[in-house]
Amino acid sequence: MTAAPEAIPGQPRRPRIGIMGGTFDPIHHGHLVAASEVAQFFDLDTVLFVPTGSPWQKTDVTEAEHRYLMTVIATASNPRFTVSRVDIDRGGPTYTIDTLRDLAAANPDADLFFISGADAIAQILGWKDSEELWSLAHFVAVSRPGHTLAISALPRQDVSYLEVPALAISSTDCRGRVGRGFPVWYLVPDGVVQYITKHHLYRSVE
Ligand SMILES: Nc1ncnc2c1ncn2[C@@H]1O[C@H](COP(=O)(O)OP(=O)(O)OP(=O)(O)O)[C@@H](O)[C@H]1O
Ligand SMILES: O=C(O)c1ccc[n+]([C@@H]2O[C@H](COP(=O)([O-])O)[C@@H](O)[C@H]2O)c1
Repeated sequence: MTAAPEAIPGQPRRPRIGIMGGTFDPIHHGHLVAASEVAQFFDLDTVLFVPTGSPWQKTDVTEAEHRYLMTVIATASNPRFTVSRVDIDRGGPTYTIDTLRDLAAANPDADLFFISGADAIAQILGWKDSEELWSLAHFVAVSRPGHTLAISALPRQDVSYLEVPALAISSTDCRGRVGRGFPVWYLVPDGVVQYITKHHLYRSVE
């Protein structure tokens, strides 16, 4: 586990903002536990959940406004969690380099921590402008059941690894369960179950 940036002695503590990027189609308890654990371990003041606008590596993604509203519902009860529309409102394909540039510009005095599952961080060298990402945020890779973390190729000082309680939940599985008529109670927050039902989401997913 790599150490996160420390406060400089004698200097005031800088605000610490976590950024949990995801497609959240739908948001589930795996996302929420990951964000909560990283917030606790790294003493974050807030975690911004940032739903993607158009994730360029995914197809058949649910309309952004539905994913945004489900994320708002899921995070509303936690005073340390908020939701950012930055990736939705920018338009065009969503790249983390743009997310981090926008959030760094909006929060010039803060240290940013980008939170990612083991599966996503393994792909990071294939992301747009990946060599520039490290200067904009500290990256925290959380454990995820079924995925082995391979961070040996990543810059050690810029990436931390955190073991979090294992929740074998994925959005793909949640969509498939709704499509097959199975419940998603307790996999996603109650309000998200109700939102999915109200808006007839995922009914046609096999
Ligand atoms: N159960 C989980 N435990 C830890 N991290 C997770 C878990 N589920 C998702 N993540 C992480 O949360 C971030 C956003 O994930 P995303 O919204 O793509 O969810 P997903 O469940 O992986 O979706 P899908 O199944 O549609 O690919 C990614 O960094 C991902 O690795
Ligand atoms: O910047 C990129 O090229 C890039 C490519 C794939 C994924 N990401 C980011 O990784 C996060 C998780 O994405 P996803 O598609 O697994 O939901 C989300 O914040 C995406 O914007 C970023």
